[in-house]
Amino acid sequence: MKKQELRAIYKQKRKDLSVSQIEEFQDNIYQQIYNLDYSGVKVAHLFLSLTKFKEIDTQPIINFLRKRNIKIVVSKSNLKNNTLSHYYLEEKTVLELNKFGVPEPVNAVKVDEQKLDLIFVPMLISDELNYRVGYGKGFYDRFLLKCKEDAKFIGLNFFKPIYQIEDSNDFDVPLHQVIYPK
Ligand SMILES: Nc1nc2c(c(=O)[nH]1)N(C=O)[C@@H](CNc1ccc(C(=O)N[C@@H](CCC(=O)O)C(=O)O)cc1)CN2
Ligand SMILES: Nc1ncnc2c1ncn2[C@@H]1O[C@H](COP(=O)(O)OP(=O)(O)OP(=O)(O)O)[C@@H](O)[C@H]1O
Repeated sequence: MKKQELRAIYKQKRKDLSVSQIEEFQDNIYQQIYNLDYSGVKVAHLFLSLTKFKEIDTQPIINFLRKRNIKIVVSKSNLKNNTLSHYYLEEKTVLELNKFGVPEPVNAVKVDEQKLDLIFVPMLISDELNYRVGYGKGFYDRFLLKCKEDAKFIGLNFFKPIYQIEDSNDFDVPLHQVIYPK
């Protein structure tokens, strides 16, 4: 199947999840994240959840990483050119919802992509080669390109990867790992 069709299907599949299914899936994903190897990870990038699309709640992950003294970085979207800029998320950082409904930092210290050791990536679905489909604006493809060579990209999803996204292209950056409920 192609990206456009997959986007519609997996958006709907997420909408159809019940609160208790989401809780069960999230707990399973959190356990897998708590068991990852964090040696060498000083700075981790996370997305702040878009609740209208029932994305995984990343707050427990943020709390876990903070306890391990890993710095947290989150992004602001530039809606004119579909790019992201990145900022440290501290306890005191004020957040504001952007036009999409994504929480963004208001007054925070900017961080260069090259500082990021680990990046958790949102998605609608991925395939067995770890290519992903997002909301279709290319924000993450543009972002991941700028990260250092040994940075690790980990996708988070409620759904098991499909066999193949037919129309993956040269802009698509494959992930190193995808975590889904197992
Ligand atoms: N939590 C989170 N933050 C993120 C992303 C994400 O997937 N999740 N993004 C990942 O790249 C970027 C934001 N991308 C987005 C792209 C489209 C829509 C959205 O609401 N689209 C509408 C159509 C709106 C329009 O076309 O103007 C829709 O799909 O109904 C939201 C976020 C950056 N931040
Ligand atoms: N590095 C890039 N430079 C220029 N255009 C790009 C780049 N990466 C992606 N694009 C373009 O952005 C558009 C959206 O890409 P794609 O369909 O892969 O989005 P997506 O990965 O589903 O979305 P997102 O990353 O926002 O979650 C496509 O037209 C693609 O060609």
